[in-house]
Amino acid sequence: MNEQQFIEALKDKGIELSEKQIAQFKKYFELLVEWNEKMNLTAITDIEGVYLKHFYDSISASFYFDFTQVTTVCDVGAGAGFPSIPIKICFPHLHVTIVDSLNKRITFLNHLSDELQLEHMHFVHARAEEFGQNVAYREQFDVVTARAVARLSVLSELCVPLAKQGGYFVALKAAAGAEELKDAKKALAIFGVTLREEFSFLLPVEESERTLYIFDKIKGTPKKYPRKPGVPNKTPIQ
Ligand SMILES: C[S@@+](CC[C@H](N)C(=O)[O-])C[C@H]1O[C@@H](n2cnc3c(N)ncnc32)[C@H](O)[C@@H]1O
Repeated sequence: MNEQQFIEALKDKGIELSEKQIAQFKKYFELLVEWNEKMNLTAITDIEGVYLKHFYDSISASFYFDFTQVTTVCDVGAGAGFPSIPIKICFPHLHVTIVDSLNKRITFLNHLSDELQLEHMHFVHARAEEFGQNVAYREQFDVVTARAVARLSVLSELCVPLAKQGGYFVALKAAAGAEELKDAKKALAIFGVTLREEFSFLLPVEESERTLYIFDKIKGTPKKYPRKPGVPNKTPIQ
């Protein structure tokens, strides 16, 4: 997916990027490739791969979960910033906290955030399970995200304690994992979240499978979650 296809694909999903946002993605790509020569940030370094498998893939969560309806996001194990930085570029009102256990990635993210002039960003070098025990962060976030960090059973422990009561945990996965979900059922219940919805779809161009799990942390009757208007039930979206 080249830059123009990326811009068009987002436009089709109702996200119209400004010149500033287009420039932020361009700079993000440049810094990712430049810093990747000094430290291991990603195996994907070609421009089309980065725009598709990192930028577009990260933003695809917002095709289902409406980020305009939330304010605080915690991204656990964001690595080089995925999914939260592409989401933040598209939805600048968000206050984003990133926690990662590798300090060199936090160094990169701090630099990236300065260069892209992102506001309301907070970077923490910590293991999420310890970070989640800190009363300043426990149950503080509207939504907690994670992509390619661990199995759902482990993610329940890492991510769910950070979501506020009435908040959400959104997991971006490569493919639907009925087995993984079954394994995680007990842990998810212990940590107090319920699977609200699951969306399977194909990434454009190369058509690889993706699954988005949306869990809510709600005691009693579930309330309406910020579902993106117009999204049909469990229908593959391309
Ligand atoms: C495979 S990378 C994925 C990075 C990014 N989410 C993505 O999709 O490209 C996993 C990241 O999670 C971080 N990580 C793994 N376990 C963690 C933990 N318990 N707490 C915080 N970060 C963790 C690693 O340092 C690494 O940056």
